[in-house]
Amino acid sequence: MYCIETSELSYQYSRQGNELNRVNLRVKEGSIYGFLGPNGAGKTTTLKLILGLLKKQQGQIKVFGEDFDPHRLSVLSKIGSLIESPSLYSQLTATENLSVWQKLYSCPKTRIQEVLELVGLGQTGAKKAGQFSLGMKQRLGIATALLHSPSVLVLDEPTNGLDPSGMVEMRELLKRLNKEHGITILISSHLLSEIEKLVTEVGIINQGKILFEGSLGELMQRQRSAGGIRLDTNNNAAAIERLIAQGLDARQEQDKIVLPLLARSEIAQLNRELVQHELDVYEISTVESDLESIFMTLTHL
Ligand SMILES: Nc1ncnc2c1ncn2[C@@H]1O[C@H](COP(=O)(O)OP(=O)(O)OP(=O)(O)O)[C@@H](O)[C@H]1O
Repeated sequence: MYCIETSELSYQYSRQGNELNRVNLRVKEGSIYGFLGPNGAGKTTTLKLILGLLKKQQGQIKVFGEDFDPHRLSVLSKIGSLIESPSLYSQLTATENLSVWQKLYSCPKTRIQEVLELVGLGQTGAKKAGQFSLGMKQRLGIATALLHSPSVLVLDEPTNGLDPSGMVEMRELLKRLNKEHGITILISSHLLSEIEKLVTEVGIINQGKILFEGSLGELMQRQRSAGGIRLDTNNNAAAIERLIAQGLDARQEQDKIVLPLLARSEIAQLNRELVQHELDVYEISTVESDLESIFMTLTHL
């Protein structure tokens, strides 16, 4: 069963708009799902619809197999969320902030210390939330989202604005919540590099449309096939002619020749071919396209 599933979810803020266009998301139970897209792609709109913060217009949303509309309370009891920045009382301590929510959720008082320990804020004592670093504020926001012991966390760009060490702490925390506490995580980001080390599944959205959904492994497979060979000789125009005559898809890119990825034996053969035709080979290298460039290609950035 999918923990969160949207089918053909469309949304427009105004008559002319088409902010979401038939979005199908499938978040597997137990996964960490990275929801990626550039600014304005439609990530926050999708997450707000899943959480019932925006009224659904078209399509279906299911959480643990239940429709949101008739099962609102049951669905919300299973989800914890952090959308945009956490709403905290800056004059209150972490414990005082959490006790406001603990009363609202009517969960046991002991849960406050539990969630503070979980997010690594167990020792903040009398320090007021207003004096917390951004990373600590985000973690306090996550502690609030965890108070009612949800099975899934929906987080909208929680690493936004964090410094590298804040990002590492956030990643470690989310991995721990997933591995040790079995919490499924749906996390959005506009930077693949920020969440590449964290997620197991990826959905890529641009201009309201899903461009890719699959495992990180499948995305990496695309990355490998998008890699290639770079070549430089004393006469690249003649070399390209020779390679095309051999059936290879060679082309000039800046002042080098590029080819699709080849096996090692094919690279050796290609080298022999050029040398036998009196072309001097200065460079043969493998170009690995990184995940970020796949993301950029998919979203045409
Ligand atoms: N309240 C609103 N009224 C009108 N248009 C909106 C509103 N909120 C968002 N939009 C528009 O909807 C589109 C999707 O915005 P959304 O915030 O969902 O994108 P996002 O992927 O979360 O981007 P970001 O990373 O910048 O938050 C954008 O074109 C945005 O301008």
